[in-house]
Amino acid sequence: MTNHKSQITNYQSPKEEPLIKLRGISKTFGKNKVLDNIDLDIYKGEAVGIIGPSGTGKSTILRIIAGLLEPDEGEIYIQEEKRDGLIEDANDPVGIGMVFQQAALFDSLNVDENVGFSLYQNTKLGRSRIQELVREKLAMVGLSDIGHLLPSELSGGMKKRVSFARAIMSNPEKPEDSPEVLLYDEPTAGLDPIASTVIEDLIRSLQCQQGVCSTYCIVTHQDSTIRRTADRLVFLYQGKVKWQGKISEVDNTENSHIRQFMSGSVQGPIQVAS
Ligand SMILES: Nc1ncnc2c1ncn2[C@@H]1O[C@H](COP(=O)(O)OP(=O)(O)OP(=O)(O)O)[C@@H](O)[C@H]1O
Repeated sequence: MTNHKSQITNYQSPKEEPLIKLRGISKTFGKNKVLDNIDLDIYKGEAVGIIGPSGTGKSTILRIIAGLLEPDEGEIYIQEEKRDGLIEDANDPVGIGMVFQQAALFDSLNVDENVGFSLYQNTKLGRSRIQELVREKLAMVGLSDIGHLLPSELSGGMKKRVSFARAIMSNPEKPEDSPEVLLYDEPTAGLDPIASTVIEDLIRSLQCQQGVCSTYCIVTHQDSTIRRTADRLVFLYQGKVKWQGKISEVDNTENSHIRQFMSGSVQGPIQVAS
């Protein structure tokens, strides 16, 4: 499935076509080639974790999958359909939602208005109908009676949950656009261990709720989040996929990059920024 197969352990891809398929993706910023001919497959129902040292292009790859950034080279297929351009021009056969590292809420809007933002902007639905949908999504992320609060009145964990509710919001006038895939960029960054557990549980419970997203891709540095939310891991380093495998393989692999990364050792093939 990739031209770096020899480095990638015994990962066997399923026989069906991937829901999301990246082929030969490269991206350079200035002189910095961040992604170098990356192939990546994500299958329906999978929980894929993308890990790797800081600055190795994990968020960049999520933004490319989300259609927020165009690669310099390579192709993206969503359910076997090639995507052209960015998300606003593309007509992806499945909806893809993204939860950003910073909750990215509008400070001047209350929680209701933040979660319902796309419906207020893009539909003719009445305010009370939107509020009903917002309440439904907030309940799914374990929040209620906070619709009137401003983001500044919420804890970090609550802000993340509000951003999840916004990402899973769907337009009942266009059910085909409902997000089937969620992309999480460091959803537990900056949270204490207990708040992280709450978010990890929520990510798993959203995966299992019918009608929401059964497939997700998560970028994280946190060991607990890696272990609790990913079924399969993809390790990026220096623009390449250096390893991929099941979460159960991560502690037994002979791959020296993974061994160093998971142990946090400064000794090994990963160059440590001084
Ligand atoms: N819009 C941009 N313009 C210029 N450089 C960028 C841009 N976006 C990302 N980069 C650079 O690309 C590299 C990869 O960034 P990216 O955020 O994808 O890495 P990351 O693996 O997610 O890092 P971290 O783990 O620290 O969040 C970094 O060197 C970053 O500075």
